[in-house]
Amino acid sequence: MEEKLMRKLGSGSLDFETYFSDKAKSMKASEIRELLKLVESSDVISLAGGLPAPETFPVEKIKEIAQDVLTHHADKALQYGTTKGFTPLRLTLADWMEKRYGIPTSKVEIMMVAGSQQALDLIGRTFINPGDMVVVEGPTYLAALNAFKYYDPEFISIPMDDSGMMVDLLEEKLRKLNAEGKKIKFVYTVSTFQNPMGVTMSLDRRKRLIELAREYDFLIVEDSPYAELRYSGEPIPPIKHFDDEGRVIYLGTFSKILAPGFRLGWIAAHPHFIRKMEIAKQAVDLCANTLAQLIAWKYVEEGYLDEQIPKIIEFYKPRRDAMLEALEEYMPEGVRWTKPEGGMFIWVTLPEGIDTKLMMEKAVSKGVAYVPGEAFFAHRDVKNTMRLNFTYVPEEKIREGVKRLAEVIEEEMKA
Ligand SMILES: Cc1ncc(COP(=O)(O)O)c(CN)c1O
Ligand SMILES: O=C(O)/C=C/CC(=O)O
Repeated sequence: MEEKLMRKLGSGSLDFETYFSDKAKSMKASEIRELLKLVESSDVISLAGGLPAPETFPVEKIKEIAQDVLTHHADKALQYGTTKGFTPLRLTLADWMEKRYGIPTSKVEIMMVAGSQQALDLIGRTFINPGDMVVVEGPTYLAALNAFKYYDPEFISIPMDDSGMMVDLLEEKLRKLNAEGKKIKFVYTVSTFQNPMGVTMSLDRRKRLIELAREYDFLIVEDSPYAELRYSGEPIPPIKHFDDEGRVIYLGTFSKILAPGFRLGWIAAHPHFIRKMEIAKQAVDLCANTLAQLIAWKYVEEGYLDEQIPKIIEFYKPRRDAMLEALEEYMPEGVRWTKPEGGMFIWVTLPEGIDTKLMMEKAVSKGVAYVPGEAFFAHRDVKNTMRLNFTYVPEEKIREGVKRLAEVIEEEMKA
């Protein structure tokens, strides 16, 4: 659409690039967002975007609650709200987090945001000075890298294994930096069912990380959109549960447990940190969507969220199983993948020397799409990986998509 309009308007008399700020000129498009446009055509089986299945959206319940909200609370639901968010929702969420994660309501304040993606930008705006050292997982959520990049940090990428961030390697790095009189600002982790690997940081590593945070005086940003989507294994408390001082800034979202179209997430952190991010948000968007907040408030308060989560799990587990079975059946020797206990993603590692970004065009021509792994690394230095999503397409399409992908990989390995 925009390409057509751009062609129609031509370059015209303006030299558009000259008007952009230096920061705007350095911005890079999100591979995930761009891919969503590319694979809109129906004959491509998209294993790319981390999209919740529309079948899990509680449409009738949302209709019913919206009707009630607009009948009894229209004056609030359609009006500007406070920047921190609708207070009954914030209190309900604090109780919900205490009940589910053992995070005392006395220890945190909640601020509502326009999706946890906005929280990532507010964190960059509030905590990152140019040159600050920010530790991220290698690989990590690429849109977090894009959000933080705008504030010019120095990224330190710590490798991952099947138990999450390799905290012992982080400790080695902290010791070296400390010897040079240097400190890191914060560690960013997707602690449970990580995006893009699907793996979960072990309990021991969570405890060690919070100890290191105290010892080397840094903050932890715990981004947790997937914690509720557990298909097997036992739940592990969030890192925030072990935080006695207020060092952990926890991010939650309704995107995977209600609907991403609400554009509604929350930050749970020490009131001192919330206050500064509230001031930052006042300059960004004044307040989160108030109608969405009142609907979400009723949805949580009246117990519908707790009822819906098991249904979402029941819907996604067979899709995760179907992808793991198909990978086992079709992938050639030498290809490895994670076996996540929850979340939305499986991470595939191909033999060294294969560039999955270059392979993408062939894959799409064969009718399957994935997200090349390069953009999930802060230094874009790993080329032979890819992320697969299993929540969006039905099992039979997952099997067919993995089969097509395996044929592309087999050809690539022979080339
Ligand atoms: C790790 C992570 N953080 C943040 C987000 C953004 O979520 P939201 O829809 O709440 O903005 C996502 C979405 N996929 C994510 O995977
Ligand atoms: O696939 C992802 O990780 C993110 C999904 C949200 C988006 O559509 O950008």
